[in-house]
Amino acid sequence: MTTIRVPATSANLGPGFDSIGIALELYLTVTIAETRADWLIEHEMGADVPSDEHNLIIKTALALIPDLEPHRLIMRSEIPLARGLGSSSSAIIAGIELANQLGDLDLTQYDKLQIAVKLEGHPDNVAPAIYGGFVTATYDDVEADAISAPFPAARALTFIPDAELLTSASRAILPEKVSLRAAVATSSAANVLVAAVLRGDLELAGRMMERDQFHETYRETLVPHLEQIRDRARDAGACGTYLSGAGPTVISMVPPAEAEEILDELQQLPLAGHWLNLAVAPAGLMVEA
Ligand SMILES: Nc1ncnc2c1ncn2[C@@H]1O[C@H](COP(=O)(O)OP(=O)(O)O)[C@@H](O)[C@H]1O
Ligand SMILES: N[C@@H](CCOP(=O)(O)O)C(=O)O
Repeated sequence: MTTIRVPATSANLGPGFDSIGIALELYLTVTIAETRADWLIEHEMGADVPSDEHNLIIKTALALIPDLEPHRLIMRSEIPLARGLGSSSSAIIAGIELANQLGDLDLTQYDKLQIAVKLEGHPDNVAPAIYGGFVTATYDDVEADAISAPFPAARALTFIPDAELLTSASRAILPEKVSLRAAVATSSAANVLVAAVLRGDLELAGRMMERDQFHETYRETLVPHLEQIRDRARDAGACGTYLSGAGPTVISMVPPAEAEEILDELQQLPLAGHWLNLAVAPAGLMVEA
């Protein structure tokens, strides 16, 4: 049986709003079983996640090939829903790959990115889910381009709140316009962040992660724990702390040797949620026969 495996993602990394993201070592897997009369996707993600053709994975596949032959699918996911760790982008990428496998479409990574970005609207979570590692990407409503590179040795200390926050709700709070001053400050920080990552300079990249004025400023009211974690993480020796994707998850990037000590310190914060100590996933979408 063929299994499709897609990593979680963490988009934005502070100033890289809608253009920078990383893949993380938490996975969605979808195994393609036998054909049947109607679509069935078996999973343990609760009643809110459809088990028929209304499931996002199958809907995505059917958007590519409307008469795709129904199958039984088995889905397992370590990616929490609506937490800013790319659950919807992983489902979209899995759906595109499902159509690719069943329909013999022979899609390239570039083709998959073009389809995914049209469905998701921005490339910073779908691109790392396809390519893995650290990804910079751009989309002008016509074409998306993305480039992937290795991320410096680091651990992503990840706080996942108990409460969900839908990406649509977290985007609705953003303004139509930002000032030129804020745009220059933020885009220049994003440029330095990219250069620092390419040079393997986690300390500088981390400092740049805290220089966003495109989205975190406006989302603060939805995620009051961001500042709390950032302050404590800074004191404990983290390189940088940012809102993962549209939130509410918050990630502190730390040197591997200090990860356990910093995590112990962060876990003292009285917050409703749990912590994970994650690695950046060097590979994106994979298919195992
Ligand atoms: N594996 C999945 N199967 C079906 N639907 C999914 C899956 N993962 C995510 N979704 C859908 O995507 C929604 C979350 O998307 P979104 O608000 O963009 O949050 P996230 O930051 O997790 O991507 C879920 O409420 C669900 O409707
Ligand atoms: N740039 C987007 C990223 C959304 O990522 P998600 O993982 O939360 O879906 C945004 O900040 O809205």
